Amino acid sequence: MIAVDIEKKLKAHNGLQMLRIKKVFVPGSITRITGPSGAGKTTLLKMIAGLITPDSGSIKANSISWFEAAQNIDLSPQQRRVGFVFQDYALFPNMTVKQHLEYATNDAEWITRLLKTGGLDNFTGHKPNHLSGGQQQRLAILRALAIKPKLILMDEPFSALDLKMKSALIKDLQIIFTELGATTLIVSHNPQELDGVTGDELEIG
Ligand SMILES: Nc1ncnc2c1ncn2[C@@H]1O[C@H](COP(=O)(O)OP(=O)(O)OP(=O)(O)O)[C@@H](O)[C@H]1O
Repeated sequence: MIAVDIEKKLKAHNGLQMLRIKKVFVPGSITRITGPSGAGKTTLLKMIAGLITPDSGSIKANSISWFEAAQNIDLSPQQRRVGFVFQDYALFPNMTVKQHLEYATNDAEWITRLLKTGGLDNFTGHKPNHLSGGQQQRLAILRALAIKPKLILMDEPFSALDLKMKSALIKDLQIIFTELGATTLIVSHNPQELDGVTGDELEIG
């Protein structure tokens, strides 16, 4: 269970705006995070991952405090071991598809399974600039899953995929999420994006 109760002053171009989030994410659930541009969706994911520090409050994973402002507890992203899919992919330009996954895990069987899931099994030697936008996005998803995380944070993870590819991938990902026993948060602008996926919703802003 991930329990988030935090506040953060967002520095927007038109002044300060307070982001307040109080929400419990049930184990194994998939939550779609919605809200207008600039509401703080990416900032929320980054605070949960340990990449941005909230101003106050707490973030707890099961009984472990990841962040506790009052006690100065703030675990590093490495300690939190979250799978993160960045909106801009954040791939390594000099690494091949396979190296991206090998960097995260040495479980060869798992790597093979992920490459197949993402339809990248024929592109293992390609670097990002020799992949299409959709392939890059799938690689970003596979890399996040490589560490077998218990919490998966995805920022607009399907924006570059066509409808057919997206629904096939979502089906396969759901199986993987269940196997991992992972809790998943997905930022998505598109209300139809996760059609057919039973899940919770958190609206921000
Ligand atoms: N570390 C930070 N500290 C304070 N404010 C921040 C920080 N990072 C980003 N912001 C501000 O927070 C606001 C929300 O940004 P964020 O990217 O979280 O929005 P979003 O809801 O994900 O938007 P979009 O849908 O356009 O991606 C922006 O005005 C941004 O400038």
